[in-house]
Amino acid sequence: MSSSIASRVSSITRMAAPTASKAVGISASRTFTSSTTAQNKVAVVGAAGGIGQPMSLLLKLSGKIEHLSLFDIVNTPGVAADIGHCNTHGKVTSHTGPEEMSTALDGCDIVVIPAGVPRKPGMSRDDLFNTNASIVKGIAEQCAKSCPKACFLIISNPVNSTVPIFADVLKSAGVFHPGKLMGVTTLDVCRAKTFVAENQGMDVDKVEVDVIGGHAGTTIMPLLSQIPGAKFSDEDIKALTHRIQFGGDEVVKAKDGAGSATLSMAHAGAYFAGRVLDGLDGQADIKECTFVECDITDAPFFASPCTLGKEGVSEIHGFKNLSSFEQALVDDNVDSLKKMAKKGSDFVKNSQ
Ligand SMILES: NC(=O)C1=CN([C@@H]2O[C@H](COP(=O)(O)OP(=O)(O)OC[C@H]3O[C@@H](n4cnc5c(N)ncnc54)[C@H](O)[C@@H]3O)[C@@H](O)[C@H]2O)C=CC1
Ligand SMILES: O=C([O-])CC(=O)C(=O)O
Repeated sequence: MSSSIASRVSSITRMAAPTASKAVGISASRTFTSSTTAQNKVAVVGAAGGIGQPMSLLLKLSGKIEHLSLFDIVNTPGVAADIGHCNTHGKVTSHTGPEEMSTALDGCDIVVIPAGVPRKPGMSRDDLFNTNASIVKGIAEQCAKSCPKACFLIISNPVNSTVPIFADVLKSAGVFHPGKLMGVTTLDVCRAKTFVAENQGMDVDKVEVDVIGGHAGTTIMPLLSQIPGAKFSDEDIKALTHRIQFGGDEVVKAKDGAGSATLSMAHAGAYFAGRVLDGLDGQADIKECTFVECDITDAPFFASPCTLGKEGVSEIHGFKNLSSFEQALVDDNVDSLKKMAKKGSDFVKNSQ
């Protein structure tokens, strides 16, 4: 199955190169490394958190970002001052609290969002809905005003519901671009590559695994049958699939009340943002799995390999040639994905 959304996004013109940052000299916001003209601007919303801090560091170290704009409701100045001392390309600005949010977001090409509470042992990602739904809705409302043409990369859980929330807020504001809203499922791919490489004795740098579906429990569906050069027993397929699906729980349990995955997520988020940036910059053949609005199943949002281009997602590749094990997973999980998306949409509807 394949679905091109190029036509749907073709009318969206990517913003002209943003102008030089206005943050210098603004007393409410602070700039920590001065630079010349900004060519791109990336914001991290939730920058002072467990994911936000190391992810912002990795983004700064990438050297790909001219203006890294760090926003949180608390503690942003310290994080930005600290990261801003790294001698890599690009400037870092700090923005704290609702009154500084529009400056943080203004003119962004990409907004990466790890804002919200993490799980504790015994909780599901859906148990975070009551707190994180309103956080994500508020952020989406501000993004719709300040940077409607940006790509939005949603990390906050439950992704299967927070992405639909974000979409509905952008739709209400008339600024939704389907190719520019992506749920970040990269950590599932990172885990799949790591566990498969261990199991098969392969070089982890060379393993490619597509993970489709969503980002919660059994909605995470790794396509192990399609890995070039890999051979698994039926038991291995079941055990590996389960470990990839519940990798988040493994970390939550090991952290024993101190939160969920932060460091591996920082790596996954910075990597994915870098790939989106490469696509925006016009590099060819950038393909990553991500959770987007699409019609490849009955669920309104579904993760699958996507080509990233100058307008965000330019092609959704979907899936084909599934093993019977994988097809059964898809058949069993589309309903849950529909329900979780509806829960997000209902939340937006009922809070208007
Ligand atoms: N998509 C994925 O694969 C993964 C998602 N997550 C999710 O990411 C989220 C963040 O996790 P952690 O960083 O560990 O949590 P954390 O509690 O350490 O950090 C969250 C940060 O968000 C900030 N925040 C809260 N409300 C905000 C708002 N309205 N605007 C801006 N910032 C706000 C907090 O001040 C805090 O600094 C959680 O929902 C977690 O479940 C975590 C791991 C993987
Ligand atoms: O498990 C969690 O709550 C955090 C998460 O999404 C992950 O690690 O995949």
